[in-house]
Amino acid sequence: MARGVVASSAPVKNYLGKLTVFVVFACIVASSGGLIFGYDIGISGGVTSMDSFLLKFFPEVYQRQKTDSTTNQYCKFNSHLVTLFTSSLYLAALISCFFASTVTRVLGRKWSMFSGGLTFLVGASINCAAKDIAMLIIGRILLGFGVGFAIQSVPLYLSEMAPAKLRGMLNIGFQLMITVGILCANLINYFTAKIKGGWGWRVSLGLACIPAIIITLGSLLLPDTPNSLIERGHTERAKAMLRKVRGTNDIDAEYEDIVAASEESKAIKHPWSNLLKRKYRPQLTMSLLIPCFQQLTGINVVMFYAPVLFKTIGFGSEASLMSAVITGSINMVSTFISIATVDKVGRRALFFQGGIQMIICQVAVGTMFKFKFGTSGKANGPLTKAYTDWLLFFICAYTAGFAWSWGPLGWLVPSEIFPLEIRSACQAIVVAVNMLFTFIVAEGFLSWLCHLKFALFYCFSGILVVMTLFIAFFLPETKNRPIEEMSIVWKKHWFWGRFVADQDVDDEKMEMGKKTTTD
Ligand SMILES: OC[C@H]1O[C@](O)(CO)[C@@H](O)[C@@H]1O
Repeated sequence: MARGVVASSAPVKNYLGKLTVFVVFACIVASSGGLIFGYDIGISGGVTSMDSFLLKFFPEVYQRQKTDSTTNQYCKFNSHLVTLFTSSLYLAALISCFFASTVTRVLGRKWSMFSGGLTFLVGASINCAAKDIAMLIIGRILLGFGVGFAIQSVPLYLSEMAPAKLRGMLNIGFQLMITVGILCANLINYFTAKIKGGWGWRVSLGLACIPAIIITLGSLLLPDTPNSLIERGHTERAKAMLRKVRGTNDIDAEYEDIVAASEESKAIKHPWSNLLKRKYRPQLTMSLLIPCFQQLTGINVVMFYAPVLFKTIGFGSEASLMSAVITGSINMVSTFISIATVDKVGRRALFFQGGIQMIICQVAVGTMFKFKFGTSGKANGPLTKAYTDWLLFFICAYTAGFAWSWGPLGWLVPSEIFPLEIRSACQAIVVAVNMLFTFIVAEGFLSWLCHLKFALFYCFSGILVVMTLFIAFFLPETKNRPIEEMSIVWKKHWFWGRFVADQDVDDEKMEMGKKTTTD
């Protein structure tokens, strides 16, 4: 996906131009891209905890939940169809990412956003009108295609439209919009669950149409980016567009740079085989492991299934949905903390602090489940207020730890370590791996909980220990390092140094030298 283009720690030039209406418009459309992704994440857990929804689509899960008081609490929601409802979206998003990158390149960002928005709109409408499981799952798959296109094209569009000095903050900004989308979904579920007549879930699923309409119509009104026009050979139109977008006639410097960047990237003939070169071993490893680890923190257990999880341990419906609103709010607020601190304390410090906090919280949650439900899954007495307060506290502290570390850094760090030669290939891997593991966790969680019981939380904490050690030993600090200097960073590293030849570093230094003289 295109997120890598959004943020770069490379020094940014001060081109002339101001913040125009187009750019503000682009920001609104881009935010709806983050919102639709987040909205889907937050909405499914809430609706699957609503009785009317379960009764209509998953009656056997509803019966198990209501009538059988001896049933193992850990397995209350374990249903393949319930998980498929959540997970199908991410599989579809994974598949569509691959098509979306071609559409984005060949037809331009605008049509990619339009197709994403339209598919999403159709999916949301089908879900809202769903009569049976088939409609529900087809709707989710269409939403997934829409998400795949949106996460491919929207950040790219935004990064190309926004003035250079705003680009750096846009990467975390997109993650922030995801958290806003999750919170909106949590809040909407809380209120729609109260609608009498059992159709509140239709409102929850149908409201996804609002951000979808913004993207669909917005993309029709928005112009193509100058970069995309140049990429497709429309140079005069590109110049005119740049003048319009920047609100000045003095665009020559920026225009020349876009042309140079476009030629440089066209000259890259084999991004995938470049990736296999020995000197890119660190980047290849990071593009596979960082998104995989981000999902193996278990964050989506909370984001997808918080209401279900709270119901599992005996919270009432309203309390479960309110708890999701609380975790959603913590998630959003803590992302701001990341934005405020990431360039001061650095990436590694946030990874350590967040990682250790998450380990402690997962162990605490596992232990609390162990004492209350043991291995049988039967509660040994009523839930006390102190118990539920502590549980909520640990889940919130875990979410906060994620939201200022692995959440935004899981995208930011990959985006700042890939040189142009392998950037598109690496970013595609990052998105695909992220979607794949999102799918795996969504698909697996309810059944893992049923089989591993409280030990599931110990497993997540074990993985978190491995991840934190991985950061300690293998990820160098990238704060304030321009992309052009990255091979020096790897060369100096105790482990990765062996993969980077002195020649590679010299070449990079020469490139930088050339850039400084031309600048
Ligand atoms: O804010 C939490 C959300 O952030 C993501 O990791 C995406 O970066 C999602 O998978 C998760 O639901």
